[in-house]
Amino acid sequence: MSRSAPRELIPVTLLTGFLGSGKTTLLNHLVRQPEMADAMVIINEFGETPLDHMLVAHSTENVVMEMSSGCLCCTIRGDLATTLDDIAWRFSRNGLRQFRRVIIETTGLADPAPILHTLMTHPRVANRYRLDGVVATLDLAAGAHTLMHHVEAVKQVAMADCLLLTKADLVTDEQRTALKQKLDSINPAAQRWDIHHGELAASNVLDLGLFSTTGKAPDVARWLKEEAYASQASHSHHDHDHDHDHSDVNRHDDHIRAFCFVVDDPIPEGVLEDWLEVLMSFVGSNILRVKGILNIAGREQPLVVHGVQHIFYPPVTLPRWPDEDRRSRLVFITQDVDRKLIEDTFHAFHHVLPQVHKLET
Ligand SMILES: Nc1nc2c(ncn2[C@@H]2O[C@H](COP(=O)(O)OP(=O)(O)OP(=O)(O)O)[C@@H](O)[C@H]2O)c(=O)[nH]1
Repeated sequence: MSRSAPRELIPVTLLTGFLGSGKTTLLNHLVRQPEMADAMVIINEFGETPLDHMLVAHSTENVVMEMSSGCLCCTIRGDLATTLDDIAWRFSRNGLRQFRRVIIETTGLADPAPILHTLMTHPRVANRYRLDGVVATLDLAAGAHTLMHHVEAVKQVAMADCLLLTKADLVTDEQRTALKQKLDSINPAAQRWDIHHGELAASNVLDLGLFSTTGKAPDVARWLKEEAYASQASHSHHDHDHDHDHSDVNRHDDHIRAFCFVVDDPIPEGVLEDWLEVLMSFVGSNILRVKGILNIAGREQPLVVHGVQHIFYPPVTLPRWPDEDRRSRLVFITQDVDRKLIEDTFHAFHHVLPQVHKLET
């Protein structure tokens, strides 16, 4: 069920964010920094004029670029796979690859999920690359309106490991606080940075995954950040019961739930597999992101899992538990799936399945 830690895979950062939210402005700053000297940047421009490409291309000499001519999230997933496959040998000298990480900038309207699926499942991609993190820009001034009217923007924010709140110079403290409260219910655990005109240290958006390029031990607490979901749970329920304007069907962000599901006792492996399989087959497309550390019955070491919608990375066995806490913890960000459904289906499997197995043997 598991494989060794994928340290040797090339880390990929997905830079997403709604139209005009500041992705290119940010990228122009990032590519000048030494941490990005060995990065390959893939820019996806949708339309005739590759403007973003020109902007970044004029700003630096140490970044190599590939252009794609369709929208990454729908028509050209195959092209992304081909590009990622090609660059590994096209940008090699004397058998040595000339880059050690990849940054993919999506179009403003991209749904990150299909792009992540390509990274996770395409045979020629998944065995060479791994997702390092999803970075999403959100315009502080226009963000509230964008989240209310564009489901793509909500998904970008919900799936992010790191949120960059741009155009901080254009908002009042009240506007900033209101948007941050909204983000608390959509994605409470993502790291957040306010940025002005794209200025940010590259180190803030690199090495966001569980496995770093520097060989450091996995920092599960930083990766999972379960406490952010715990404090959020009661808050979002309160919102749901009393504060929503139910007449406004365009409020996409109200459909997003973020919570942590905890199981005290070790989980039988069969229960876990069957539960996840059934859960994913019924509501997989509504599970935007799930990450977890699991205590599997009969195993000393913890298993970490990471999924986007119905697709999971192969689980990885960690050498040891990060601390004394041996409970299984799964954090979910879902769309129109509430915590109760997750809990009820788990408990149904947990109570029924062992008896079925007993009857079968
Ligand atoms: N005032 C202000 N303007 C900004 C800031 N960051 C970006 N902008 C401006 O916002 C506009 C859009 O920025 P881009 O970086 O092109 O945004 P983008 O996300 O790449 O846009 P698309 O490629 O169209 O999706 C540009 O005119 C930027 O100069 C900021 O912090 N403050």
